[in-house]
Amino acid sequence: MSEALLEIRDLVVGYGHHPVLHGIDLSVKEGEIAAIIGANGAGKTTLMMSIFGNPKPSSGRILFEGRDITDLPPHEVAHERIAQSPEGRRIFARMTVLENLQMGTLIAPDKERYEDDLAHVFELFPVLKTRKDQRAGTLSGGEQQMLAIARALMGQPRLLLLDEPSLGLAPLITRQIFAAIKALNEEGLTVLLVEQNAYHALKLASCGYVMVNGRITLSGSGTELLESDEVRRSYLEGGASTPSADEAKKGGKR
Ligand SMILES: Nc1ncnc2c1ncn2[C@@H]1O[C@H](COP(=O)(O)OP(=O)(O)OP(=O)(O)O)[C@@H](O)[C@H]1O
Repeated sequence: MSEALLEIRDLVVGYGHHPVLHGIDLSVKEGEIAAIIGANGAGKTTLMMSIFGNPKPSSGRILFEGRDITDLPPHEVAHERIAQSPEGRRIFARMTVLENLQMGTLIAPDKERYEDDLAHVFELFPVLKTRKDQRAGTLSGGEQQMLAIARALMGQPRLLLLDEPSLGLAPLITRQIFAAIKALNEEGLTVLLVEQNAYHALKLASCGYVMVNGRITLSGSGTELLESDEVRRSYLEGGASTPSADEAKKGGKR
């Protein structure tokens, strides 16, 4: 029996005959935020998607609360109370904000909690309440990201998978999104976060993994990774992940 909520063991995944992940081991403990950082094409999205069975791993195991979920179809993974906010958000553009949120409740185990859950996501992202009758496709990128996270939360997940929540967002919106993730985690939600924005992700995470070409090359606490030479050299110096001058002056506090 494992103490991890999510445990991935020696996972090999590819597309057709093209291998992408070459034996990934990682675990996410209940109540923590774990972050996977890595460059474009490292395989981060593939890992997130393979947790939902698409693409299917060719070997290795995925355990959730010690149960083997490797071969479950995507809807059954969702019923395990694993929710995702995928890369690109994939909101329903023609539906309103409220209808998108209602779609998220389909897998919620406790339907009686609907009003409370709705109030909770509106408290977390007040702009969604203001825009609840607006078509989701007309929201800004940041608002769409908030909606994607809120929709995932409406399913009452125990584990939230977030793929690049800061992608394409302005620094201020990125900070709001990361503050919301922190607040959710403080309420007890376990989060697995994939990010190119290494600085923000590792500041937030209790545990981090560096992925290079489909392999985990380094792991440790968020602080350890932020201080490691490999992370500083490859993911922090001069790149998009570097904190702004203001943040650096404030010692990186959000
Ligand atoms: N549907 C697919 N069919 C074939 N190859 C794919 C597919 N999706 C991704 N790949 C390939 O798998 C590799 C890993 O891609 P993946 O999207 O998982 O990386 P990533 O780390 O999430 O990068 P990014 O941050 O750019 O999304 C890349 O070489 C990519 O071209």
